[in-house]
Amino acid sequence: MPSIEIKDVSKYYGKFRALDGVSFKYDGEGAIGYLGPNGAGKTTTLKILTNLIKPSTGVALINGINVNKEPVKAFAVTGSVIESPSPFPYFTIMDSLMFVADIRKIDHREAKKSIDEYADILKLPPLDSKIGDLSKGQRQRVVIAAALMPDPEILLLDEPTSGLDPFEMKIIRDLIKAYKKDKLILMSSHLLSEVSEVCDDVIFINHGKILATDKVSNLSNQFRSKKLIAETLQPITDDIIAKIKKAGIDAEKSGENSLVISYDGSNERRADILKKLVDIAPVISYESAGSELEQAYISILSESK
Ligand SMILES: Nc1ncnc2c1ncn2[C@@H]1O[C@H](COP(=O)(O)OP(=O)(O)OP(=O)(O)O)[C@@H](O)[C@H]1O
Repeated sequence: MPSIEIKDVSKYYGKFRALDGVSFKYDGEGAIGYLGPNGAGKTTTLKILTNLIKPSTGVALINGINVNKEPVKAFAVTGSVIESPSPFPYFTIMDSLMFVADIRKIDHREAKKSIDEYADILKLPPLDSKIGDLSKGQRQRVVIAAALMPDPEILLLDEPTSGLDPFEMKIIRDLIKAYKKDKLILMSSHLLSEVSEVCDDVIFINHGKILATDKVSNLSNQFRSKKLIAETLQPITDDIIAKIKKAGIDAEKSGENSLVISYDGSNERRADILKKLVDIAPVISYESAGSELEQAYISILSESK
């Protein structure tokens, strides 16, 4: 079973402490979002997991292998995209991917098949294009193809969609969603919407410290919005407001046809309010005000300031 573990890791750059006693462990399949603002310590953690830098204290383990002591063994099961540089600018896409295949000791026939598959999934430009002529997003997609070619059990991605256009973001998010079905992925991001769309678990980090870890679904429940927005077919009159209040609903008019309702956040009460509302006025939409996860993020980050 694939596993990723960081055990009490601290990292100093000179006197500056970029990571402060970070620990987490995940095993099995799925995608873990490593979420934090700029400078939180995400890239530093991923670099430690790939042995690009050494921790000042603590250990990083991939499938139980200490990446610092047995880097080759850990590398064999890991694919990573970290601060993607521009590899081999004079190579064509095909040449650079075949070069990766050689390093990864992938048979050439297998490699060609896999390159064709990823070229299709990632919508790569013609494979005889020179890497140096590609846009940032095209290069990033080539680097992702290179990371996936050996079919690694563990995938470490540092802000994989950063700087990409919406079309490219969708390709990569869809690919991650498909890949996580039988693999373990740790991906950093500062985009809450991305983590909630793609990941099963989330780790919040800021100032080099883990602030919270949870299932994405639990966080949504924990920080469930206590406000609802209802839109009605006809304009909301004083008479309608009076009827709503009489029905025991704490509501305010927020627009010609919309209401903001305060409630205790429970599903039972939410259903009860809807039932009463439709008896009073035709409701055309009824939803939580604001993103629940966004509220979790803001609340967790503001506690860490
Ligand atoms: N080589 C280095 N020398 C000195 N300080 C560094 C070095 N690398 C990173 N830092 C500092 O360590 C802190 C954590 O950086 P890191 O790159 O891990 O953050 P991050 O969460 O990945 O941020 P971003 O989203 O901006 O990439 C930052 O304050 C950064 O300035």
